[in-house]
Amino acid sequence: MSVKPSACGGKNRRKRGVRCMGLWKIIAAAARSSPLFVSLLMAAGLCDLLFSYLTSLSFQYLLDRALLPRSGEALAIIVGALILLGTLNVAAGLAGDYAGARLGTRLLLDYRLRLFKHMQLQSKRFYDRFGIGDLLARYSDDIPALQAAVLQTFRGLFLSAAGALIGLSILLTMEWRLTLAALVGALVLFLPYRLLKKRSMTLNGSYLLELERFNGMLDENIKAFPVIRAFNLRGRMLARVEEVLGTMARIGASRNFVAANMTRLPYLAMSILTAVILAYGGWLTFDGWLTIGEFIAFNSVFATAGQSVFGVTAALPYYLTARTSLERLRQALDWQPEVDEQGERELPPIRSLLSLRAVTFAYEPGTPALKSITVDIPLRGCTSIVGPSGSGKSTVLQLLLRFADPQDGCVAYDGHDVREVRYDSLLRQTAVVFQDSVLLHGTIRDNIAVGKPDATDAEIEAAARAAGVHETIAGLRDGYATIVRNYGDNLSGGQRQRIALARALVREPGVLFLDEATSALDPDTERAVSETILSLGRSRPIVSVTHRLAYAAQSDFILVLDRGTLAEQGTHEQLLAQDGLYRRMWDKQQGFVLTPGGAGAQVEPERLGRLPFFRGIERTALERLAALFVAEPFAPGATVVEQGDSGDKFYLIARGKVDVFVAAAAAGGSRRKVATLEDGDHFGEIALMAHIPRTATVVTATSCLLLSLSYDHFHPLLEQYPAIRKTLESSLESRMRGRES
Ligand SMILES: Nc1ncnc2c1ncn2[C@@H]1O[C@H](COP(=O)(O)OP(=O)(O)OP(=O)(O)O)[C@@H](O)[C@H]1O
Repeated sequence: MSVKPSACGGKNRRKRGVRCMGLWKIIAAAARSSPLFVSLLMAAGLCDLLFSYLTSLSFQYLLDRALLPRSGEALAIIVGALILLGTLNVAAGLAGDYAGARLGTRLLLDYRLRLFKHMQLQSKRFYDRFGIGDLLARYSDDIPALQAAVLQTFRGLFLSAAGALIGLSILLTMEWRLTLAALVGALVLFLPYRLLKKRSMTLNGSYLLELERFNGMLDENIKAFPVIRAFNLRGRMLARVEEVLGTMARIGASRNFVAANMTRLPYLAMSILTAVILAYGGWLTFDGWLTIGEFIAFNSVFATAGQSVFGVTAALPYYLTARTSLERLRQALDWQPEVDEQGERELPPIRSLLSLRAVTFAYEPGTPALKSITVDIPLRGCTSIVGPSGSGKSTVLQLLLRFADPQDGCVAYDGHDVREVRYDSLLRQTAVVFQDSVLLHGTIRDNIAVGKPDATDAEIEAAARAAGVHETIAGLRDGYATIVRNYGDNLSGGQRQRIALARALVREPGVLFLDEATSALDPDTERAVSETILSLGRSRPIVSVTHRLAYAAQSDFILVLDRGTLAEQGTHEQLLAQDGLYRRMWDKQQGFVLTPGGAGAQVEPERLGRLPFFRGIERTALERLAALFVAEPFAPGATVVEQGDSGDKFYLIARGKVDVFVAAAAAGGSRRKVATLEDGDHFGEIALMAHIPRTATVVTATSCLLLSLSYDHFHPLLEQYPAIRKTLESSLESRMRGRES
């Protein structure tokens, strides 16, 4: 079948994303989008302001027109007017409260939705940068801080500023000398804000960083609960949480105190100012420049105007908090999505070929995971992508699924550049099963229907049958209505993977991708699920990333990657015959005999004989050696050996994957991952010769079955077979020399 040559036409396209506005633009946008609520809010505030001033001014009339002339009629009019206006003011206040509540919740809703939509456009790099703790803090603290600042603007700042201006105008008409004195004094009210602004912003930022750390720890404690229990890490976790909460409490107390100072200290200035106004006003009254009523009214209006100025100063801390929060929201909202979903053409039904054309892709600038790689993946039966750890297998899959786009080159389906077609039309024709399938909260039926929301019961059942899980589901008390809890924790690993497979199959994808879909399962379950998958390959193309070559060997076509390039390709037999990387990987994984269920394993003597430091050792010695190995299962995240500890065991990885870390030279420096080892690899052989400190820390990345040989078991054998000592010493010596050079 001829296929259109792929045209890499989707480069340099405009990136899409949500850009974050400045604070004043946000306030203006809120006013534009909710004019009714903003008007109501401000009108209610204005009513309150007018009522306060009218009440203050009423003292002049009360004294000069009612009390001093003893006029009952005037008194009744003034009191009646005040009651009427007070009632109207309460009604306006209620309307304002309602408008404020609606405006506030709308702002929260808008910004939370906006951030959520933005997150949905993102790829892994975004989630690597912003952990769950960071994002939660943005939802729970930063967005409400913005909301508070916007509400404060309409409810406090504008009205207070207006109130202060109205007050000053009234005061000017009453007594200009006193007003000028008050105006000069009012400037002092802003002094605390000027002095404390910087400190307040620093404290806000530090507090939110600690909050992020705390949220992250909560997340870790929930997700890693079994590991924390099993390894008795509760004390350590508690100490870390105590430390963070303690820091948060310290910073929080300073932050709140500084914020309180900014509103409290203006009171001191206000008290002094009031005393000056009283003394100066009293002197003006003694001299006959003011009547007693005017003097009382002036003071009352002055107090109201003072409250308005307070309103302005009280709003300022909200802006400081909001500025810090806005900066943090900006970091997330201005993050450009890596994948531009603007393609407009529908992807025609996938038929025959997936290709990567001169693709270069780097997670970190300067360290490409794929280097100008060109690969054709025929859509026939099962294709496996294999290669050493870190060779770029999963990255190829990520690009095929468009979790990211390459920096150079293009990815094409039947010649159609994926950037040129509608993203949803690509997703509709593909399905994927990952290593640790996460199921969603809901019934098993719901979980399978995730792949095709309008699937009928018959389609759901057919998919479950194809995935080999129908009988299991039917055997559950609630069948397909069984609730899946906690991402699938109430199901076995095999059941979860099969349900995930059914979820993928129900959409009848044009191509089914598998990313190490069976490697976390125990050997028996892995074999069974792999058989199901291989049989599915007869009816639909499957592209599978795996490091387990026993599975890859059964596929129709194999691509071998090495350090981001395509090293070899062909069938299992062809690749073995090539005697290259695939052959070496194959040999490495051979020679382990797993017990049923996978809890135990043995290594075959021939396999030991292929290790560089046991090469050439006689068969009987290898047999004795093989019998000394002990199977040790490890949970994910367990430390197998710690750098600096005295070594006493050599390890062979029968199944699983471990990460090797080396601590940075500087004291207290963080550790650096230097390698990943997997099935068939070994580590710690120096411990067989001497108890010297370990040169690295080894931590399990998945559940692992390791075979260990201890120094104490090994040494008696050396007495019997001195040739082993010689071989081992010379092999290790040459290795150490290799390391030094
Ligand atoms: N999110 C990431 N950020 C930075 N580097 C990454 C990221 N994911 C992968 N890499 C790096 O890209 C390279 C290729 O990784 P990839 O996961 O594709 O390899 P792989 O062959 O699938 O390895 P494995 O079998 O261990 O999963 C590795 O060097 C890896 O460290």
